[in-house]
Amino acid sequence: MVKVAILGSGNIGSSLISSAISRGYEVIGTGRTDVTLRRVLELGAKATSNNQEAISTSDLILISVKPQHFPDLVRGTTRNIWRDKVVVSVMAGVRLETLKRIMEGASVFRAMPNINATVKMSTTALTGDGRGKELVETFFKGLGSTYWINEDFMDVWTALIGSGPAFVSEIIDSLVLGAVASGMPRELAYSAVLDMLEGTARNLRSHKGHPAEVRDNVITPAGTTIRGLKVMEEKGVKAALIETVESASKRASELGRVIDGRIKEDTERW
Ligand SMILES: NC(=O)C1=CN([C@@H]2O[C@H](COP(=O)(O)OP(=O)(O)OC[C@H]3O[C@@H](n4cnc5c(N)ncnc54)[C@H](O)[C@@H]3O)[C@@H](O)[C@H]2O)C=CC1
Ligand SMILES: O=C(O)[C@@H]1CCC=N1
Repeated sequence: MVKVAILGSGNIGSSLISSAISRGYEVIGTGRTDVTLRRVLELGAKATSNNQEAISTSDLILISVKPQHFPDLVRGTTRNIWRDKVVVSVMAGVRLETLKRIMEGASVFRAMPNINATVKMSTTALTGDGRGKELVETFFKGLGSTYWINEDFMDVWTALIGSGPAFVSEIIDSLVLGAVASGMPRELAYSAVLDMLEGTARNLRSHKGHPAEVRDNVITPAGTTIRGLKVMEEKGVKAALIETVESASKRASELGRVIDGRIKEDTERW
């Protein structure tokens, strides 16, 4: 049985733990507080605050702490502990080059899932190469779909797909509020809008052409849709969404540079 360590059992770490447990992996989750460790135990995994112990007893190591907490995590481990392990980071921005600087002798990958892993519908990007590639792919396939991508696209993937569920949730909330403002009960609007979203995704996928074609099929001359679209245009919704993804992507790159600098300083003293 593959032994998996999840270092950092927060929002995404908990989803990784649940999925791994449900598929029969032996899992140890780490955390810094009693509340986190209790939650890990409730999910059916072993729990420890000692990352070094979790790494040493596992074959596949997943790093799911915030990028800013990664240098601290590294400081709490010894250089040799990473050797021969298969390591996957799900941290935004942190580059393979940075990870390899610390993890001599390890086979290192990056993955960028999203919170839809909670319902086994993550869309996960994977990058990296070498020993353990199949193990990594099998693990993330259990959370939804996987795409092997060039690391150059990882930051924009993080913005579009990693952060995406937050952006889409915000848009859905706004649409629901629009219906509430027009007198519809909130619960009815929310349930209906989720159905509409699932239907639109399926429709767009089956249509195969450009989404603007589906949009044009909805518009009736002098009807309701064109009135709504005109407001979207006036308020700059499209430009705002383009900038949303660009800005989030730039932040991922920025995080990568900052963490690389901190890790470089640390490795000199390590
Ligand atoms: N939340 C999301 O939807 C996604 C998050 N990510 C990435 O996953 C990582 C975690 O994000 P979240 O789960 O949202 O954050 P979170 O804050 O919910 O979880 C991080 C956990 O790590 C723990 N932690 C911090 N330092 C630690 C240490 N030295 N040892 C053990 N545990 C430690 C924290 O106490 C916390 O429980 C980030 O790097 C983020 O970029 C990636 C894809 C999606
Ligand atoms: O907000 C963040 O930085 C992380 C990366 C993708 C989703 N959450």
